[in-house]
Amino acid sequence: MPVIEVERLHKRYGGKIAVDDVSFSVERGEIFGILGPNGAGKTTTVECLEGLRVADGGTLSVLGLDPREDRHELRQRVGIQLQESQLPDRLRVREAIDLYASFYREPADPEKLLATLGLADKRDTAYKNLSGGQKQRLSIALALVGSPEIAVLDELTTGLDPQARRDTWELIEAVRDQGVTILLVTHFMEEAERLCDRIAVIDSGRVAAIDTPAGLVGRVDDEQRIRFRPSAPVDLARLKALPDVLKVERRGGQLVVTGRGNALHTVTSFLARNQVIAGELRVDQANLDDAFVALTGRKLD
Ligand SMILES: Nc1ncnc2c1ncn2[C@@H]1O[C@H](COP(=O)(O)OP(=O)(O)OP(=O)(O)O)[C@@H](O)[C@H]1O
Repeated sequence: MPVIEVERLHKRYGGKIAVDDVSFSVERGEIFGILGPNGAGKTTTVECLEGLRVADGGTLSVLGLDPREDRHELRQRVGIQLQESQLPDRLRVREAIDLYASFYREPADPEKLLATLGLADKRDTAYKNLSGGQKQRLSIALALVGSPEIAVLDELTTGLDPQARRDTWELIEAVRDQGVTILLVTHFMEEAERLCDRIAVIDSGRVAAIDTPAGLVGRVDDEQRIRFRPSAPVDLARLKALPDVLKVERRGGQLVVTGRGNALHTVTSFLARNQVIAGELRVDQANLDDAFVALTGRKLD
């Protein structure tokens, strides 16, 4: 049974339609991504789910409850990541954890949480003296301190350097492995592709597609380009005649084979049979970026 169900959500601010028509459902234990450009309606959607905004149309259910009617109960069971800098500068890490833990019926063990988030040696550090990555980890810790069944993370790694971003991704996977369902709002393609089990691509207040990252990529043309420098002459006509090969071009000393399906396997096996080594082998394939452009007609960023 889904833990989150959104059906035909509609939300306006005055005359401005922020969310036109959005439906999706999230299964327990999933990392579900909401991916879309700035202004697509992502934050409005999750704020309606959190009971912070009232929808103008559609139905919402979180853990079988109504986000508006059962806000207090849901607050105990859904963790929400704070946007940055919403804590007092002088508050120490452990104090922040203890303060937030006091809001919940079943708080997590603070020391265990600090250890999981790699903040154990920062427990006495004031908020203002934390690095960007540490602040981010603290905001995730605060989203998890109530032992939630669902964690809503909005712009998880915005402003982090690549290493801190990768560390955060590993952390989120570990949290999911403990059984927490994660709703992740992002406009980073790489983040969505790496972390999410399924993604709803939202554009102009509507769902353009919902699928696994691989499923989204599979919707665009599955053509691949295989480039290599052959160590010996190759019979281009025979190469061209292989199954799944569409085109063969010579570019200087390189060959470029365009194919689909199992073309890579077919071409490399052919070369091996003919004792040809494929030097500088490179394969270009469609990725989530291409899928996004195909679905929405524009690039993200
Ligand atoms: N309080 C508000 N009053 C009026 N318009 C708003 C308000 N909040 C959001 N909007 C508008 O609604 C649309 C959707 O905004 P929303 O913040 O949900 O999008 P988003 O996808 O989360 O974008 P971002 O990534 O920039 O946060 C935008 O055009 C935004 O300008």
